[in-house]
Amino acid sequence: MTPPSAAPRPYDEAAAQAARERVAGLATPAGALGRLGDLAAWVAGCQGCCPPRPLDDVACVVFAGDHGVAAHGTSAYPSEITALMVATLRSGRAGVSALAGAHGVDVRVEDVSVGRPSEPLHLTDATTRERAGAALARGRAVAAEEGHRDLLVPGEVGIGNTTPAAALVGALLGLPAHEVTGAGTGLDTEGVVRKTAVVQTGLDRCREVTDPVDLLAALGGEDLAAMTGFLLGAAEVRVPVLLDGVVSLACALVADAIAPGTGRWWAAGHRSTEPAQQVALDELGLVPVLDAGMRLGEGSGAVAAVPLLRGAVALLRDTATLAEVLGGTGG
Ligand SMILES: Cc1cc2ncn([C@H]3O[C@H](COP(=O)(O)O)[C@@H](O)[C@H]3O)c2cc1C
Ligand SMILES: O=C(O)c1cccnc1
Repeated sequence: MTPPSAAPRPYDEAAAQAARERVAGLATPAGALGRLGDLAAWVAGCQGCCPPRPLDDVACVVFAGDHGVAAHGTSAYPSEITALMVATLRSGRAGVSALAGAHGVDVRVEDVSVGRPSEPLHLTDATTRERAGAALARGRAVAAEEGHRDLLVPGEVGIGNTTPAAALVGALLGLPAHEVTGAGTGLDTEGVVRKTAVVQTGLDRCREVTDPVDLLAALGGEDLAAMTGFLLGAAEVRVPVLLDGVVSLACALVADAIAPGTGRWWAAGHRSTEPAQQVALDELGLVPVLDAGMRLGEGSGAVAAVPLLRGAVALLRDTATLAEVLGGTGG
């Protein structure tokens, strides 16, 4: 297994540059493709070829786990929902299943810690460093198994999981709880105050913790560690990743702290309503494809953005160049 400090395999800047030049030469006004041109160039850089291959084989891997903080008033829903949503995902009836079915995306569910909740992160470490390390390795192994894909999406279910996500973002960026804590599944004002206090207590408890794997153990939990390993592993097998909501952005920050530069392999599928997701996007310099006000999780925002990414690749592959049009060979 690759050690946690391994550098990601190289992103091909020359292929990305060739793609940008190709975009500039298409039979479209300069800049007219907007961010779709940037996205196509990113795919070219990840694949190491211009024009990039179509993104035919796409999978969303949903990491599932329970969180002890949910019993402390940090979610609008009870932990029992997690196992029910895992069953719903497996029967293909979750929100992300519907989007994935519409867009030809496969969904895989990884039950990491459902029914085996993390410890409440404001009181004690969410899990041990040993368990966090094992979960990281499991996520990496999942990415290796999915290494034949053209694109991967990290999804999650787990009632309470926006609390560890906010805490990790706060810890890694040195931000206070009130700047990273959101309503999650729909807490009222009083609930957000309670959740913010939990996050701040966790941040205070872990002020001295700087190692990213220790942070995953202290504030994250096994499911978030597995997703982090998945993001690292996807870069190692050179598969680009479309990030989703707050949990995936928190794990992305951790992954980039473990292996700086891994962020080259990610684009942002959508902007969620969680403040921690937004500050993490800014930190990683990612501009989301969609901004649809979604706050479902499950990988749904990224899966909703897959058709746009496929369209970006099609534009680069199939649009005539201006030279062809001027030379009368534009079809
Ligand atoms: C029915 C239902 C389906 C979901 N699918 C995703 N989530 C999302 O909400 C949860 C995180 O929000 P919080 O931290 O506020 O609990 C996670 O399960 C996440 O995947 C759901 C939540 C519910 C209730
Ligand atoms: O940002 C998200 O992905 C999110 C927000 C609320 C609940 N679940 C997920």
